[in-house]
Amino acid sequence: MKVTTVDIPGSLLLEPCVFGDARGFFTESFNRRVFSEATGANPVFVQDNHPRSQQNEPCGMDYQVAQTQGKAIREVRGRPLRVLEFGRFWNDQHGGVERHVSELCTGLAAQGFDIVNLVASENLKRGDKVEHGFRVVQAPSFGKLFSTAMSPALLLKAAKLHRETPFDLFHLHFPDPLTHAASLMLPASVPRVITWHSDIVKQKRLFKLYGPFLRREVLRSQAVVAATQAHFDSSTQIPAALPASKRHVIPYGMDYAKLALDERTSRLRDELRAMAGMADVGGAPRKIVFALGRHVYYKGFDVLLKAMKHCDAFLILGGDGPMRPELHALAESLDLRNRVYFSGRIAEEDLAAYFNACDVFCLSSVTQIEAFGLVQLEAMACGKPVVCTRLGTGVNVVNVEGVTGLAVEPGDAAALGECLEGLLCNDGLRERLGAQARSWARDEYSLDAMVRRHIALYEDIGDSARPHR
Ligand SMILES: Cc1cn([C@H]2C[C@H](O)[C@@H](COP(=O)(O)OP(=O)(O)O[C@H]3O[C@@H](C)C(=O)[C@@H](O)[C@H]3O)O2)c(=O)[nH]c1=O
Repeated sequence: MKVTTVDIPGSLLLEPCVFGDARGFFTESFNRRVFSEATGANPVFVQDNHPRSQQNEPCGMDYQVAQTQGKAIREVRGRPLRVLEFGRFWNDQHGGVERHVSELCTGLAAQGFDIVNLVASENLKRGDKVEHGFRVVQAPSFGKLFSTAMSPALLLKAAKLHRETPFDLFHLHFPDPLTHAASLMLPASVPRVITWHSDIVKQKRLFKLYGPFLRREVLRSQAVVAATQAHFDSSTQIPAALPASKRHVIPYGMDYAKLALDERTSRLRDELRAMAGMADVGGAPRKIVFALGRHVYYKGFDVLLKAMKHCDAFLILGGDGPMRPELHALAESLDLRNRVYFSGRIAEEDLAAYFNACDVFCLSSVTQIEAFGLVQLEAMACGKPVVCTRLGTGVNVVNVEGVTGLAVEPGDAAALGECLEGLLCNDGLRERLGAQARSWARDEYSLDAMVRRHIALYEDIGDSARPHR
C-alpha cells in the first residue's frame, strides 16, 4: 500500500496495490496489519459503506475532530451507463406508457444507472426535477395533434442534453412521431432501443405517409422491445425485415407495493363499498365491477355501460377524457344513475382503495390499440379476476382465460354483461381465479424482473455504448 501525506493536517492518502491485466484487476481494499504499520493506528474495522453520487455531484467527506470514526473513501473508476429515456408525457397523465416509463426509470435509477427522462408537457409548462432517483425534463408544448405533443422545444432539448453530457444509449417508446423526430436530430452512432407499445390504429391515412420513416427508424435501432410476443405477432407495422435477434419480449412489470392498503385507503375502500351497498334493493349489497382508463373510444366504456343492463352490479368507472359527457348521458338514458359512479381521474395513491373495493375488474376495450392494459396487472395483483375482450393482443396474454379471468368478444354488450353476472354470482370461481391472478401478476410481471432484463439488454448493446462526442 502506498502512503502519502497530504495538505490536510492529520490525513493520509492511501493507495492500495492494484494487480491487473486485460481481464480485469485485483486489489486488497483493507489489511489491518499493513494499515497499522503504515499509519501507526490500530483501528477496529466496524463497517463498510458504498454510497453513489449522480454525475457532477460532489461526493461529501466528513472531517471528524472527535475520534469517532475514520473514513476510507474509495474512488471507483468508470461511471454508470447514461441513458436518455424518452417518454411521451410525464407520468401524471395517467397513461399506461407514461406509467411504464416511470416504473422503468425508477428501477434503473435504483440500480445505479444515470437516467434522464425527457417528456413533453401537455401545455407550455416546462420542468427539470429529480423524482424517484432520476432526472425528469419536461419540455413545453403547444398541445397535442393526433395524440402527439407539438413540442419543438423537446427536439432542441434532446440535442442540448446530449451535447452537455453525452448519452450512451437512447430509449424510445413508440409510437411517438415527436421523439422519432428528436432521434433523427441525434448522432446516429449512439445505440437506440425502441419499445413498441402498440401499432398506430386510428390515423391510418396519416400512417401511409409516416410509415416508411417509422420503418427506417425501427430497422436502424439495435433492439425492439415488446411486452408480449403477441405485440410482435399482431403488429402490421413492425417491419417483417426486423431480424429475430433484434426482437426482445420483456413483460411490463410494476411495483405492487403501492396497492397495499393502509388506514386511509382502507377507509376509502369501505366508503366505496358502502356506496355500492346503498344502491342495493334491500337484499345483499350489490357487488362492484371496476373499470379504469382514459375515456376514449377504444376503451369500450359505452359497451360496458350497455352491458350493465345484463348485470345486477354496481359499476365504478374511473378516469376521465373526451367521451365522459357522452358516457354520462348514456348512463342516464340506460337508467343506470344509481348503479354507476364516475370517479374521475384517480390519484395513484388512491388506486389501492379502488382495486381492493371491487369484486371483478373489467377491461372492455374494443380495438388493438389496447395492446396490454397495465390496469389488468394492478387488479390481478390485488387478487381480483379480470373480464376482458378477445383482442388478440397482449391483453389476452396478461389475462389468461379460465385461469386469471374470463373474456368475451369485443363490442358484445350482452355477452359482457352475462359474463360479469355469471362471475359475480359464482363466489368459488371468483375466489379461485382471483388467487391465481394474484400469483400470476406478482410472479410473471414483477418490476424487478423487468428492470433486470432491460439492464441485460442495455449491457448486451453496451459494447457499442461508449461515450459518444
Ligand atoms: C385513468 C387512470 C389511469 N391510472 C393509471 C392506471 C394504470 O397504471 C395506468 C393506465 O394503464 P393502462 O395500460 O390501462 O393505460 P392505457 O394508456 O390506457 O393503455 C396503454 O398502456 C400501455 C402500457 C400499453 O401497453 C398500451 O398498449 C395501452 O394498453 O394509469 C391512474 O392511476 N388513474 C387514472 O385515473
